[in-house]
Amino acid sequence: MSGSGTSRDEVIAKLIEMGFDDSDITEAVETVGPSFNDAIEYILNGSVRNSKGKSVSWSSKCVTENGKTLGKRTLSSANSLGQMRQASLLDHFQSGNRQKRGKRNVGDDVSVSGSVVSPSIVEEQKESYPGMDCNLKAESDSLAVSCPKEVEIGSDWEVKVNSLLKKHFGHSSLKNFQKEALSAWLAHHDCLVLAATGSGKSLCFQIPALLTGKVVVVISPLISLMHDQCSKLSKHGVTACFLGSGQPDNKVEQKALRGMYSIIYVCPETVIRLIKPLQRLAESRGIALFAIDEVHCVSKWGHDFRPDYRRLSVLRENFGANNLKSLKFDIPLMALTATATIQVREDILKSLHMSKGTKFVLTSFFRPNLRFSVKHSKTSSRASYKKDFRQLIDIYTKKKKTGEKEKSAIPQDLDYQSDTSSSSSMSEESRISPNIGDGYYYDEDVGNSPMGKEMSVEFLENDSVDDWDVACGEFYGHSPHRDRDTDRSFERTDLLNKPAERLSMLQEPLEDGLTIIYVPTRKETLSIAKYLCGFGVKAAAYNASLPKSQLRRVHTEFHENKLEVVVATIAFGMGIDKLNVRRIIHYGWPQSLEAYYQEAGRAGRDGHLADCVLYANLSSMPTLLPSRRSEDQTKQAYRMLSDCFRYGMNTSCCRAKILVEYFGEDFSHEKCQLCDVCVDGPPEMKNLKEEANILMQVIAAYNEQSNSMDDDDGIYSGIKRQKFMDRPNLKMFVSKIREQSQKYLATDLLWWRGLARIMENKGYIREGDDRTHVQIKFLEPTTRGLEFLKSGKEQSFNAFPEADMLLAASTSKSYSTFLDWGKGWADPEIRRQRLQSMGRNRGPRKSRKLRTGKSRKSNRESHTARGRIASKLSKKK
Ligand SMILES: Nc1ncnc2c1ncn2[C@@H]1O[C@H](COP(=O)(O)OP(=O)(O)OP(=O)(O)O)[C@@H](O)[C@H]1O
Ligand SMILES: [Mg+2]
Repeated sequence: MSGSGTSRDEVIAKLIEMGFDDSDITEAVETVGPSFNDAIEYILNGSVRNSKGKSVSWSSKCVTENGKTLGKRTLSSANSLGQMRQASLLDHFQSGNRQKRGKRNVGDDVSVSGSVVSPSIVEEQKESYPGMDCNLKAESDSLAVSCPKEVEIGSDWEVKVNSLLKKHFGHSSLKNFQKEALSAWLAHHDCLVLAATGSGKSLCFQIPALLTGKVVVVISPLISLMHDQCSKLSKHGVTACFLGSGQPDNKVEQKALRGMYSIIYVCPETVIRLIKPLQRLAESRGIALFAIDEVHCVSKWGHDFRPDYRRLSVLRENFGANNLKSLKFDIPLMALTATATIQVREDILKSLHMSKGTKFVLTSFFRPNLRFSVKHSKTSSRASYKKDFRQLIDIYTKKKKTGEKEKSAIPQDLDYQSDTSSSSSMSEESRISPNIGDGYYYDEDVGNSPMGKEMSVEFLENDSVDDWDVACGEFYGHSPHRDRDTDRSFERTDLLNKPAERLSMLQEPLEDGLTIIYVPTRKETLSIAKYLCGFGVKAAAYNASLPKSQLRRVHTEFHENKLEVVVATIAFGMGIDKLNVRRIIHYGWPQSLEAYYQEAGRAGRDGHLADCVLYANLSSMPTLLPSRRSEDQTKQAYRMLSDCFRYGMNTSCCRAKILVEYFGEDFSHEKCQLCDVCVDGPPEMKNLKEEANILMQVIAAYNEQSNSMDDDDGIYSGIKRQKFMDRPNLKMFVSKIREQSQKYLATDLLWWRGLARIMENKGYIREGDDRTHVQIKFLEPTTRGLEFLKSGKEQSFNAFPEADMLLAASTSKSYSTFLDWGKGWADPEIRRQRLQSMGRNRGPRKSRKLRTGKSRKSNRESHTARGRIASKLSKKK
C-alpha cells in the first residue's frame, strides 16, 4: 500500500492493524491525507509537518534533541550509509593507494602441517591479484581473478594472526577458543564452534580470509545481520559484500564471484543457487572456508529453525577434493552458534554432512557479567508499564535533569492518566494470553488453533526482517578505526577466574548505556515505545511490519547511541554486536531458553555489568505463538516453552547455572552471585508432606478406580461416567481435594500447579498425555509416588515453593501463608465472608470461546475503531 492511490479507509485500517493509537492515526491522516507511508512517517518521526504547526507526534518527541527531529537526523544518517557505496572498484583502489598501509611480506609465508594458503592483506589485493583491476564488463563467467600464487602457512601462524588482529581489529591476541577453531581449520578439519554470545565467534572465520587471501563464504540467516557485519568489516579494512534478494546492486554478485571481496555473506538459498560459480571461484582465487553462522537454524530442535539451512549439505557434496580437481582437501566447514543443546549439535553434524573428524570447540556459555532476574508482571497495560518502567524512565531522564532537583520522572497526574487511559491497542482483552490475573487454565492449544493462525498478523514467532532493502551491499575496507565504544576490552568474560576483579565489578553501579526491550507482539513495540517517549526517553519501536526506512533508521540511531531504548520483537535480532547495551528486558514470556539466552546475550558485551530482566506473568502459562509447525515441531516447541516456563518458576537455583546447564555445560561455579536467586536467596524451605499426600491420594484413587471401572463406590462415584472417561487434569483433582477437605476449600489452583511440578520433578507423578504441555497436565502416579503414599507419616517432603506458589500465597486474601490457608475456615461466618469476597474478586469468567476468538474480536474492534476515526475526521472537516 503506497500512498496516493489508497483510500482513506484502507490507510486507517492498515494503521489500526499495525497497532497505532486512534488519536495518532486521526492526527496523521488529518495532516498528511490518505497516504500510508506519509502517515507512518508522521506518526513515528513527525517528519511530515502540517503547515499550521500542529503538535508533533509521539515518536518525534522522543527523538527530538535540541529541536531536531529524528526524521531530519536520520536523513543525514541515511546519507552517510549511502556514502559507503563507492562509484566503482577502481575508486576504492585509488583511494586505497592514497592511504597506503603497511605492506605484508608475502615471501614470509612458510609451510607447516601441509596447509597451502595464499597471501592475504586486503589492501594488497590489487597487487596480488591483478585480475581485480579487471574490466567490470568482462563476461560474468570469465574468471577475472587468476589462481593466486599458493603459499604455505608457517608454524608462526599465531604471530601472523596476532599482527593481523592488532592491525585490523585492534585486539592484542586471540582468545583460546579462537585459536582452537583456527587450528582445526588449518588442519583442514570441519569444526563446530559453540561459544557464548558476544564472545567473538566471527573472528574465527574472518581471520582465514586475511591470512590466506582466499575468499571466505559465510552463510547467515538475516540480511540485516549480514549488513551489520559487512559494515563493521569495512571499518576494519576488510572487503566484504552480501549477496541475495536484499542486494540492490546486481554487479556485486558478479564481482564477488570473480573474487573481489575477501568475505562474501550469503543466505542459504543464495549459496545453493550459486554452487557452480562458487566452484569456479574455489578453483581460481580459492575458498578458504565455508562458515555457517547461527548454525542452530539448521535444527528443528532449535529455536530458530530455517528449513533452507538443512539444504546446506550441498556444500560438502560440491566442494570436496573429489569434485574439484585443484583441491587437495575438502573445503572445511565451520559451523558457529551460541545456543545449541546437545540434541541440536547432533542434528547440525548430521544435516550438514560434517565429517567424522569434526572438531568441537566449546567455550563456557557462562557470561559472568550478566545479572539475570525474573519479575512478576501482567505486562499487559499502562498500569504495568508504570510499575515496571519507572526505574528505567528515571535512569534516562535524571541524566537529562542535571541541576534540577532529582525526582521521579513520572508526575502524579500523568500517572493517573496512564492508569485510567483507555488505550485501545493494549486493552486487557486484546492480549493473546487469556489467563491473565485470575484463575488458571490450560490454553496451550491456542497457538495451534485455526484462530491462532489468524492471529499471526500480530503475533509472529518469526518476526524477521529478511528483505532488508539496504542502500549499500558492498563494503570496502577503510582504514581500520575503532568506534568510541569498542575501545573497551571484552576480556572480562573470564572474570570468575579472577575473583578480585569480579568482586569489584559486582560493586559497580550499572551504567547508563542502552536498553533493548523485547516484547512478543508488534503492537507492544509501539505502545511501550510511545509510553517511554511520553516521559522524554529516546525510545523507538522496531518490528517487521514497520517501513524499511524506519528500521534502518532505528539501526543507525541505535549504533550511533542516539537512541536510549529500542522496543522490539525478535526482529531486532541475531548478531547485534553493540558493546554498551546495559539492559535487555524481556517483557512477556520468550518462546524458549535458547531464544532468551541469545537475546539476553546482547547485553554487556563490553564485559561490564549488565541486567537481563524477564518480566512475565507468573500466574499464567505461556502460549506458543502461531507458526507453521509439524507435529514433531509442535512437541518440541512445547518442550522448549516448558523449559522457559520452569526457568521463570524457579526460586532456588542460580539462574546462570540453569541457563548454562541447559546447553549441556557443567556449571562449575555453583553460583553466579549476581542473579536474583543468588542475591536474595531462595525462599524458606517448606515441608509440603500433607499437601503432597492429599494430592497423591486423589490421583492414586482415580488411577485405581479407572483401572477397575466396575467399582462405583470409590471417591469418584459422583463424577458422571462420561467425565470419568476423560482423563482428569490437575484442576479436577484440586476440585476433589476442595470437596473433600474444608481446609483446602479456598486454596488457589496456582499453588497446586507449583506443587504438581515439584512432585513431577521428584518423580512421584508423570504426565499421562502423549502430547507435551507447558507443565504437567494429566497427572498419573508413578511407583515412587505410590510408595510415598504408603510410607505415610514417615517420609518428609521438603521443597522450596516455586514462584507461582509464592504468588498464590502473597495475593490470596483467603489465607495468610500457603501453609496455613486452612485457618479460620472452620468458622462458618469467616467462610461465608471469604467466599463472598472471593466471588467479588473473581468477577465473571470469560468463556474459552470468547478468549480464543481474539482474531474475530480484534477485527470487530478494528472495524469500530475505523468507523470512530472516520467519523472524527469527517466532523473535523
Ligand atoms: N580476540 C579478541 N579480543 C578482544 N575482543 C574480541 C576478540 N575477538 C572478538 N572480540 C570482540 O568481541 C565482540 C563480539 O564479537 P562477535 O560479534 O564475533 O561475537 P559472536 O560470538 O559472534 O556473538 P553472537 O553470538 O551474538 O553472534 C566484538 O566486538 C569483537 O570485536
Ligand atoms: Mg556472531
